[in-house]
Amino acid sequence: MRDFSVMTDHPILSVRGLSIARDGKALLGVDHLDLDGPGPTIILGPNGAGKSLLLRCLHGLITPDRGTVTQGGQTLTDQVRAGQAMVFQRPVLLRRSVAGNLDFVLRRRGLSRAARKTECEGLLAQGGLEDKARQSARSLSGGEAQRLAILRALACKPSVLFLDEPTSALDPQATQEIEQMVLRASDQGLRVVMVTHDIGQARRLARDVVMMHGGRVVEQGLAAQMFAAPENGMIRRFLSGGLMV
Ligand SMILES: Nc1ncnc2c1ncn2[C@@H]1O[C@H](COP(=O)(O)OP(=O)(O)OP(=O)(O)O)[C@@H](O)[C@H]1O
Repeated sequence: MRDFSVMTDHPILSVRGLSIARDGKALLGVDHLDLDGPGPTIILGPNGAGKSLLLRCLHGLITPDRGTVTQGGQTLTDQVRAGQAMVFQRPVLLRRSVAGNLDFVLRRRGLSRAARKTECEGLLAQGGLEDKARQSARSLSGGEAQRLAILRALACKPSVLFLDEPTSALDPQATQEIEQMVLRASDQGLRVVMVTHDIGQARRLARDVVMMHGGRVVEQGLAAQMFAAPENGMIRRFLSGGLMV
């Protein structure tokens, strides 16, 4: 796995002067944001805060009206983006077996049949899906499908993994399984950037937090500090269970 923090002096991800507007309304305005350190970074905020828009810009899925995103100092060329993977709120899976979904990605990496088999088995074990290998991916439960979506992202061997509210439709047990996968991947050196509006989840996962509201970053910092002593009054209310409107 490539580690951009070691390879370059640049932050892993940098945003400068980013803005998106639609129909005359500003949706996103992020002047200056650097994501550094090992992560996981949690992008936290209420509905409509601009979290998903920011994540999509970081992954190059949306071209902003203005501004730049760089990874390790490089603009988001196809080659740089090939080192990123993204998992969405609703898992996007192919009409194939569970193993077939993984094999599709492993083939694109040009691995031999034997290497693909070994890697596929390792991934299935990592996601607790060993006994589902031959089952149709479309017949998985919501939690299993999301675990497979994450395994497929991991099969790309990315250096950065973006997750957009991957557990918002899942029950506590399935959520816990996904969170464990995310933490394991992060511990193994993968740079994780994840969107959630669930403060409990942010507390469980985050090393650092980007707090958003109204399309803007209202606070950024280490999770331990931010949760202990948020500078912003609105965030204090949000973290203590109040509504952030
Ligand atoms: N293509 C679009 N056209 C117009 N408005 C959009 C578009 N995409 C997003 N928006 C608006 O931008 C704002 C931010 O959306 P975004 O999806 O980033 O919010 P979010 O913080 O991820 O919220 P949620 O937690 O509800 O997913 C919202 O008001 C949304 O309606």
